[in-house]
Amino acid sequence: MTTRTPLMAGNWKMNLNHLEAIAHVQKLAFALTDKDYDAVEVAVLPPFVDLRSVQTLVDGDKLKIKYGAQDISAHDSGAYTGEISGPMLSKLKCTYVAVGHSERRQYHGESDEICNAKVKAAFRHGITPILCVGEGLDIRKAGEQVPYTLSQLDGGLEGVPADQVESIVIAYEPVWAIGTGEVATPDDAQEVCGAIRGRLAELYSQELADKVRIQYGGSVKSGNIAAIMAQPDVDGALIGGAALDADEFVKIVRFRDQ
Ligand SMILES: O=C(CO)COP(=O)(O)O
Repeated sequence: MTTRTPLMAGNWKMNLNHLEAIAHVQKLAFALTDKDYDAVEVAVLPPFVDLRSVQTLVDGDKLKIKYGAQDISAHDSGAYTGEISGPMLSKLKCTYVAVGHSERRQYHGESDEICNAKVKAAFRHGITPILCVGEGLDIRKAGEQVPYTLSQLDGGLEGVPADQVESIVIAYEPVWAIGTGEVATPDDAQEVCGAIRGRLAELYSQELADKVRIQYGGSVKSGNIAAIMAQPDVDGALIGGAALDADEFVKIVRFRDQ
């Protein structure tokens, strides 16, 4: 059996300017110990404008915390006003980039095709995509969460070779649980995360599927993380609101103590 190191990633969304980012990462650096980093991979996804400050801190103090961006352009350079490219993010030594977060899909019209191009752009530049998938409330009420989420997965991975997919991270984030305080039950999370792993086995192989980390996201807090992490196919969390509180984020990283 493959052991997958859990990945706890804080998606800061559009919060914390670069000075606040420095203060926040310093707090995390002060609190987290080698024991934490041995058990869990810890990452933050700040806004683009914070990345240089975070990189300077991480590099300068040799911190074990990883960082990445919340989005990436499908294009590598050129006339794409407002976009940030893979080469720019890899120059800043980003380890991760979120692709297809539901807020990007909803407010910026990102289709599965666009997400697929972004996944490919990330891999082209040595950045690990965290591909976000998950259903809205209407789909959940209709009981269609598994086929809906798997079709987003299929679309996002179209044409991506196995040697890349084995390092991808998939984040299952049911839209109705994001920022609402309404966390999915551990069984809800397991149902879809298990189905995602099954689909990866079908598309690629069981061996590959066993390597891929699948996160849950949506109203994760220190009080609910342990039960979610106890599910066999949940390998970490993508944390929004609770990641903005350094103490709370550290407690989530230490989910085994909760
Ligand atoms: O969207 C999320 C992380 O990407 C989840 O956000 P919350 O943890 O605030 O619900």
